[in-house]
Amino acid sequence: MFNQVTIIGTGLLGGSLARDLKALSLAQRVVGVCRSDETAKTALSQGIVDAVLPLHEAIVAADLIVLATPMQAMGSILKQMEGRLPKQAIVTDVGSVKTDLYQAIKLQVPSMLAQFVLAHPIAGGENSGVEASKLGLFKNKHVIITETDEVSQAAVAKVTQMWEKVGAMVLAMSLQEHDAVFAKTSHLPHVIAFSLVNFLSHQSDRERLFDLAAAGFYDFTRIASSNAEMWRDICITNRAEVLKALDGFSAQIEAIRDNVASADQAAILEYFGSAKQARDAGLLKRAEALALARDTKE
Ligand SMILES: NC(=O)c1ccc[n+]([C@@H]2O[C@H](COP(=O)([O-])OP(=O)(O)OC[C@H]3O[C@@H](n4cnc5c(N)ncnc54)[C@H](O)[C@@H]3O)[C@@H](O)[C@H]2O)c1
Ligand SMILES: O=C(O)C(=O)C[C@]1(C(=O)O)C=C[C@@H](O)C=C1
Repeated sequence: MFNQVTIIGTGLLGGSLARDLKALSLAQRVVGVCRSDETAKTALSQGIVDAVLPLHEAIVAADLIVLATPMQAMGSILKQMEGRLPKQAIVTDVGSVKTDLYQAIKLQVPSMLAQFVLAHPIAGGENSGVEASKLGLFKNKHVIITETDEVSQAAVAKVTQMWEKVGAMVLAMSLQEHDAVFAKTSHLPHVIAFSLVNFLSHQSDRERLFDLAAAGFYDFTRIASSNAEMWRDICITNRAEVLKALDGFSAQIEAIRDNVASADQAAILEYFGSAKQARDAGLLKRAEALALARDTKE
C-alpha cells in the first residue's frame, strides 16, 4: 500500500501503527523519528521500525508521514518540514485535538493543506511510550477524519483505507464538532480523574487513603496514570472546549452539592437515578449495539 511510511513520534500510538503496518505488510519500509535515543533503540531492537532517522532524512522518500507526537510538538515539526515535503507524500496525524492543528498548518505551511489528512484514532490507554505500543490497538475502534475544504479526496481515501486495513472504523466529522465532542467525552474525564487523585494525594492522611482505596476508586482513576505532557497539550490546544466542559461539569457538582447540603432526599434520588438510567439504557445499550455491529462485520 505504501513504499515508505515515516512515523514522527514512535510512542504508544505511533509505535502501535508501525507494528500493524509491518505485520500486515502495508508498507515496504517503516521509518521512525524519535526524540530520545532510548526510544530509537527499543523501536529498532523490537523491529517496530526498519530505521530511525533525523526528520529531514526521514521524510525525503516517504509516501505517508504520520505525526504522532504530543499536540504542541506538532507546530515545530511542521515548520521543519516546510519546503522539504516530497510532492507525492500524504501527511496525517493521530492527535487528539483538530482545530488548533488545522490553524497551525494554515498559518505556518498552507501549501501542505491539500496533502494533510487530519485524523484521530479513538484508541489508546493510560500507558505511554514505545514500550506500551502493541499490535491490533486500532481493531474495532473508531478513527475520526476531520475533512477540510483544502484536502485532496484522494489523500483522504488513502488514509481511510489504511485505517480500515488495520481494523478501524472511519467516521467523518467537522473540526468543530470533533473538538466539542472529545472535550466532553475524553478531555473532561481525564481532567476530573487527575483532580480526584490530587484531591486525595494532598490530604495529610494520603497513605491511609490510598491503602484503603477500593475498586471504585481504581476504576474511576485509571486514566489519571496517563502521560502529563500529552494531557497538558490537549488542554492547551483545546482550551475553549475544555473550559466549556469544565464549566458544565462544575454546575453539576454544584447542583448535587446543594442537594446533599439541604438533605433533599427526593432530589438526590432523582439525580443519581437519572444518571444510572442514562448510563444503563443509553450509554451501555449503545455500546452493546456497537459491539454487535462490530462482531457481525468480522
Ligand atoms: N494515548 C492515547 O490514549 C491517545 C489516543 C489517541 C490519540 N492520542 C494522541 O496521539 C499523540 C501521541 O500520543 P501517545 O499516547 O502515543 O504518546 P506517547 O508519549 O506514547 O508518544 C509520543 C512520542 O512522541 C515523541 N516525541 C515527542 N516530541 C517529539 C519530537 N519533537 N520529535 C519526535 N518525537 C517526539 C515522544 O518521545 C514519544 O515517544 C498525541 O498527540 C495524543 O494526543 C493519544
Ligand atoms: O483508553 C484510554 O485510556 C484513553 O484515554 C483513550 C482516549 C480516551 O478514550 O479518552 C484518550 C485520548 C484520545 O485522544 C482517545 C482515546
